[in-house]
Amino acid sequence: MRIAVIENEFGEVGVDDGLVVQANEEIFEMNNGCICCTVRGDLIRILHKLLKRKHAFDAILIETTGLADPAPVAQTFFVDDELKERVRLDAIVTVVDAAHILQHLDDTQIEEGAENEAVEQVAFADRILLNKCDLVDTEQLATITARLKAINAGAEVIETTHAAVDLRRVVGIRAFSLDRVLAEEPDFLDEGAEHSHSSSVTSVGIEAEGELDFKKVQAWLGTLLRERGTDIFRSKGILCLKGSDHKHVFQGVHMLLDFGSSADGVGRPWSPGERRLNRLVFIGRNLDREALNASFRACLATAPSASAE
Ligand SMILES: Nc1nc2c(ncn2[C@@H]2O[C@H](COP(=O)(O)OP(=O)(O)OP(=O)(O)O)[C@@H](O)[C@H]2O)c(=O)[nH]1
Repeated sequence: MRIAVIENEFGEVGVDDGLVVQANEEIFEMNNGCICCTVRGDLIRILHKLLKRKHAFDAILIETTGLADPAPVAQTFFVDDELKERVRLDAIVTVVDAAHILQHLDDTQIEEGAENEAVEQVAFADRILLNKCDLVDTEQLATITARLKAINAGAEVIETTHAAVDLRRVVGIRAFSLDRVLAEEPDFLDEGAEHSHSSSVTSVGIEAEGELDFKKVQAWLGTLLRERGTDIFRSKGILCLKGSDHKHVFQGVHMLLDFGSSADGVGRPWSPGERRLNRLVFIGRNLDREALNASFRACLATAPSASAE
């Protein structure tokens, strides 16, 4: 299949484009804003551009941020005349993180009037990939499935690990039904409908040159996520490490932290002449920008060690 991917990252700093290994897919990144609020114009422009291509795509995949409300994105396909004619909203597929979903469905820190996007994303799904099944036991899996069904009885739930799924179960499935959505949300096509996000969830991006000391980075991120991982929902980054020509990567989801590098097939190595830039992003609640920047700088190989400060 030829699939165009439109990727909307929440962070101020895009990381995912730096991790694409094969260029068979074309990735269009949309940063600096939430796909469901400020960047709908961009989304429409990118879709129009794609439709002008000579070689047609079998599918267009729009990956919203984990914090987007799916309704306004879906609405795009019904309010723009050309899009209405030329593309069909096939399905809204929601990927659920089995290890963390319950704390987000039960989030008690969302301000009055703001939406719980986790609930919205489950409610709006035509299909749910219940992912990271390897991180929970059978009993937890049953509890989670019951919660998902209570929010959305109609969506098929497919259990996955590393989102491995037969593409035919998620693409070209004709699962989205406007009538069903309108029955549940009569103002779905109302372009002026308001939605508001929790304002305490923000992102901090760091983009800086310099070689890092891996031991310091490991200690920093390990401690940070252990202590603040409830509030730091997502963290990720591309790192330049002293003495290595490989691109190093970290992926954090709450307290879980993974390191990888292009040496073991994660992303691609630095190209000759490519500017070696560390790019990190933290998404979460009540983030302290200055403290994150200072602790990042303390990991530079040339920085004085913490004990010497
Ligand atoms: N154990 C386990 N880890 C997983 C699974 N799926 C993804 N991960 C890990 O979770 C981390 C985040 O993975 P992504 O797939 O980038 O997550 P995402 O939700 O798409 O994140 P965004 O970049 O915010 O869109 C990585 O470290 C993955 O290796 C899974 O099924 N099991």
